Amino acid sequence: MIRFDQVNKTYLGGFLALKQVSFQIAPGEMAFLTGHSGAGKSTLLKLISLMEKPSSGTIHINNQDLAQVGYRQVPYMRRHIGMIFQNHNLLMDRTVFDNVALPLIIEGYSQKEIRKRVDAALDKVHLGNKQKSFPNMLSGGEQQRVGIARAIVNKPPILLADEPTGNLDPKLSLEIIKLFEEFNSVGVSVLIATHDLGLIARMRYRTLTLRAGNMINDGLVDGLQPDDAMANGETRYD
Ligand SMILES: Nc1ncnc2c1ncn2[C@@H]1O[C@H](COP(=O)(O)OP(=O)(O)OP(=O)(O)O)[C@@H](O)[C@H]1O
Repeated sequence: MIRFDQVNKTYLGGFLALKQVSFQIAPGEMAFLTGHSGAGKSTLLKLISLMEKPSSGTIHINNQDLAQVGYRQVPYMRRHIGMIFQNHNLLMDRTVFDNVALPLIIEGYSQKEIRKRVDAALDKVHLGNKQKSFPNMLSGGEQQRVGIARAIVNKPPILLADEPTGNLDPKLSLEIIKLFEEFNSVGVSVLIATHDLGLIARMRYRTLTLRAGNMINDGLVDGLQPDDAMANGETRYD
């Protein structure tokens, strides 16, 4: 469960990136987060993953008030959250297997357990046959799937994705979203930040829309008009 109550985020220098943002994502829910560039999407994801702190308001993750989480508990809290990035942040000089194993090595799992879990994670993203490849031997969509395997390898109950389909064509984008749907169908909460209004319109999930730090819309996007951007004929927020 993710819950924001009246959250403000002001960055150093005084820029107000989120304004009185309140919403809740239930366990096992899947939703999109959209809005123009600079609207505050990444800031919102960073607050959930404890990479930034709110300036005021409260955030609860799985009933835990993040304001009460001490600095030593942060790694423990982060284990509950899988993060996926647009540029997938893979280590290019390590194999696919090693990239996916990384979170488990950091947590001190045994070699046997690491092998078992990495095999399972790579199977889920249909890359079981690429374990020994290096990332630059893979297509963009495959690299993104390695990033997804790494995010889910320790089975977090929450998955956050920041523009996971940004560099992919519509067919590959849909494949990535279908993977998220598979995780969601086994109870994982999924929040996907994207500019891609066409994708949102096709998928018909609850969509949170930010504009200049304000949450201006929260609900199912009906038809092709998430808000005025679509009405103007735009297919992406830029
Ligand atoms: N560390 C920071 N310090 C100061 N300002 C920041 C910082 N990070 C983000 N901002 C500002 O906060 C606003 C929101 O940024 P954020 O990255 O959350 O937007 P976004 O909706 O994710 O944009 P994009 O779609 O381009 O990634 C922007 O105006 C940005 O310049």
